[in-house]
Amino acid sequence: MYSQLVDGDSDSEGSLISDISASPPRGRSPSPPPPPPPPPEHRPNPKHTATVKPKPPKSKAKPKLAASACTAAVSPPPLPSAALSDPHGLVSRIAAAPALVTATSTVSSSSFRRLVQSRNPSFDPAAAFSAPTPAPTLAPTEIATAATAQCPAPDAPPQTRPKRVHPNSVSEVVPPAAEAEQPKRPRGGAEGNFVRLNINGYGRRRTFRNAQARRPTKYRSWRRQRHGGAKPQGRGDEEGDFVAEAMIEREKKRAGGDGGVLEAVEAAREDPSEQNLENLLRIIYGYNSFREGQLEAIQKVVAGESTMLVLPTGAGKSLCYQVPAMILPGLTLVVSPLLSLMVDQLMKLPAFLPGGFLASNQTSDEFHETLQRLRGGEIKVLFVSPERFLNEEFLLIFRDGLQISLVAIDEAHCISEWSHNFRPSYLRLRASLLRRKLNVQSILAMTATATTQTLEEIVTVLEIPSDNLIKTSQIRDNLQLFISMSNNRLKDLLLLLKASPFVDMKSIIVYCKFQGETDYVSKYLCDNNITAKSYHSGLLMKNRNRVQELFCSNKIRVVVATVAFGMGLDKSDVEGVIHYSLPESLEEYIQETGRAGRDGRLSYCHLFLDSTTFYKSRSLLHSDGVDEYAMSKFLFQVFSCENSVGCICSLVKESTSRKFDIKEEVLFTVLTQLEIGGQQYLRLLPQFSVTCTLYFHKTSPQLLADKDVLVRSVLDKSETKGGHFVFDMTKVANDLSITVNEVFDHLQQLKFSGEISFELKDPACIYVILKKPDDLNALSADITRWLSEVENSKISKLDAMFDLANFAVKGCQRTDGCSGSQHTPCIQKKIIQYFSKNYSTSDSGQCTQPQRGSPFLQADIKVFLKSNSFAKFTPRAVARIMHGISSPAFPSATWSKNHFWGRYLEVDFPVVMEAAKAELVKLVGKGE
Ligand SMILES: Nc1ncnc2c1ncn2[C@@H]1O[C@H](COP(=O)(O)OP(=O)(O)OP(=O)(O)O)[C@@H](O)[C@H]1O
Repeated sequence: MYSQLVDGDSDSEGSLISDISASPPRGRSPSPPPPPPPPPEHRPNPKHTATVKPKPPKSKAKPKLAASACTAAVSPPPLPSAALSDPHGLVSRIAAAPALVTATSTVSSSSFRRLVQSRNPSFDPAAAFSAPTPAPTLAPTEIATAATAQCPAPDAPPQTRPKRVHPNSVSEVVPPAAEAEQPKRPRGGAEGNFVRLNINGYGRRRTFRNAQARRPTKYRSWRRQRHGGAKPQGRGDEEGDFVAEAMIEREKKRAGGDGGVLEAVEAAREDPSEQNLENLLRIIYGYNSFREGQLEAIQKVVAGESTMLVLPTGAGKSLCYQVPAMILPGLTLVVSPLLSLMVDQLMKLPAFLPGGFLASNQTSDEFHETLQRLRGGEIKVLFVSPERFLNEEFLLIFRDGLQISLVAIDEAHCISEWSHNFRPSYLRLRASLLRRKLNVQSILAMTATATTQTLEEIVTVLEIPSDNLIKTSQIRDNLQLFISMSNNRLKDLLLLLKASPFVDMKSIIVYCKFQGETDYVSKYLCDNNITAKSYHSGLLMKNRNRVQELFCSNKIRVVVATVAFGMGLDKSDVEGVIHYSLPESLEEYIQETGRAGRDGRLSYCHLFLDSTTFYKSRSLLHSDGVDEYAMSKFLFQVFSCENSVGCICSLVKESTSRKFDIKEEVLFTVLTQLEIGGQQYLRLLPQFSVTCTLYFHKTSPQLLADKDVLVRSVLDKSETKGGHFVFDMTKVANDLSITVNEVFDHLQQLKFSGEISFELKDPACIYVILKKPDDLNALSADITRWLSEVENSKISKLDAMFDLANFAVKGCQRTDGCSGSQHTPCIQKKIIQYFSKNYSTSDSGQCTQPQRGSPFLQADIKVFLKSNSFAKFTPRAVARIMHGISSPAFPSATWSKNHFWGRYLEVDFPVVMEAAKAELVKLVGKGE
């Protein structure tokens, strides 16, 4: 079928498969290839929409006055002595907070509950977690089962292993802006905290000190006077305490029956030998043996050694931090790039490993609730986003003696700008910061996809000894890899899905590049009697969760998705992955094909190659670039704050982005670089909306200002617009030497007393300047060069992917076992070369580079500039329009109507830029 479809080669893949792979086949014989039908006339919609990154979830609950608001000077009480100090207390703590406590602790946050419910509407967390109902055995695993029974793990031994469930993550690339920690303030009552644990008598609410809190300010002394120096009172909750106590009692009883676990943990702690660890593995997970790399990684981590772990997708990296988390005395902090991934991993924690998470969509109550449990020693594994490390309040928790035994960094390749998925927030995860601020003992970095260059960077910034690199092959041998050229992908996709082996598969993912593509491809499949749904980050979260749930429960066969559906997805029986569009890198290809065959059985991956998608993707990679001129203007604004050093500054993301024609994510990347590059010029604070409009309701503004120092400052710093007061939150914060959060907390209090209401707009990056650069021009040249290197690295990754695919369809001599469009041997060989730095695109001699020029380019640019003389262009802006790339100052909504939009997509971007520069210089010379 493959060969007929694509290359006209009639080899049967059935025989090939058994020759090539030792993996168990899926037990179906390939059907004879049907004759190819005549190609239908189909024109896909040319207006593909580029993937839109998701917005952070909006909370609907109303805020309420926080007891802790503006009380940052109050120190938290000392930790209970039992908590975390005694390594031998671990087992008793595990016993005190086992099964249901795990579930309760993880689900006591309503945001988590919402997430779980949105994934599985039939899941009733209240029923599952609200305790003193007669306890079924192994409650948490059953809870997990109830939540996620759709995705069983077939490789688990049926008898010994409790039936665990994989909720399957919905993953998406969340832009820094979306993931960044927007402070969430208290809202509503305690609805979210339906079970409040009070283990160790530590259930009282308390606030945090923060860096600012220790400084006496006019604002704080005023607050103290007003409150008579009293500390805020904690909130008792007898009902919650009662429930918690009942649960603990029940769990103690249950723990008595599970003594084997405690003994196994104790034995492994005393002697982490292979035998003891395997025993633990059997008892906790029901697995008989460790997979390659797992035991070695666990032993190193348990010995307190920082370790770099590179295992293929689905190889079981999570287990390598879970087992040490049971054994090590302190907390295990897991840094994860996506909220959905965190939730999935949290739900997959074994019953005896209590966990929690801190995420940007939590309310202040939920955040503080998790902190309480953390301080009470009730959490052994805490999942956090990298953005959390911007939050001083979070970092301060660990100054109070809370011991972190291990920081596990999932998807660690995001640290490296040379990786396919660089995340600026990951830049903050440096060993120096982790050790200095969090007193971390050891670090475990995990990834499935890292080139030698990426690995070198990760081990350097995390200070991992070179001996502690554990790396197995990054390819899985149970995947059959096919590549074919396609001039009509829609037709070819349908043919593929209707032929063996895909026709018999229950679960298939089709990956597309653009959101619009996923919609029309899935519609086309449905029109042709294939149950398919699209999935991309432009869909509402509830719709995305619904699609994932239907897919996991095998109610739909095919999901047509963008890259948003992938990372961490652990549905074990996905049998086929089809790339409708070329992935942006070999890393992405491996991640996405890695969704298939996670049960170890033979699975099939097919990639359609078409050069149009390649050019479009390559062109889009130029959308992050910045000119040195724009960079120096931007840096000038960054450091233009009046009071300079020490003052809180803000940059409104949208307007700044438009002004300098630099994408918001890139602005954030540059600011992060200014913080953690060689010289620390600034310190980033959590992002916040800074423009506040204030409405007075009871007391007149002046009278209230006489009583309230913050209102006085607001009036000083406000402009009046339509009778209302509009001010910049950072100006008031600077005036009173407090944080923006404290300004917000105080306004909330006034709001709940009925005095005022207010609205916030203009999300902004907030930072404190620590040092002004001596030479702004040199700095902007450095940063521009760095950004351009990152851009080039991405382009070479795409080129490598294209080169590999192109080689397979045009250059492969089919001598190594490749046949028809089945290219497993040659693809695997190239992937190994790629990850070991021996890759060269010239190997194939087939790489199609974009054109180096066009006879009409210069003339067209001239016409374009003349006919749009009202706008101010840079060479980059002109080149983007010629390539059809939207940018903040020249959005597609306006410019795609232009005659020249995307006309020179196939000409190399730098060539177009040079031509534009030449024309712009001529225009300037003529004074036009
Ligand atoms: N030793 C083992 N024996 C059997 N199954 C295992 C073992 N270790 C892990 N697994 C199972 O393998 C599956 C994949 O594990 P996990 O999700 O940790 O993979 P991963 O390496 O993180 O993959 P990815 O990088 O794709 O997210 C899980 O269902 C897990 O329970």
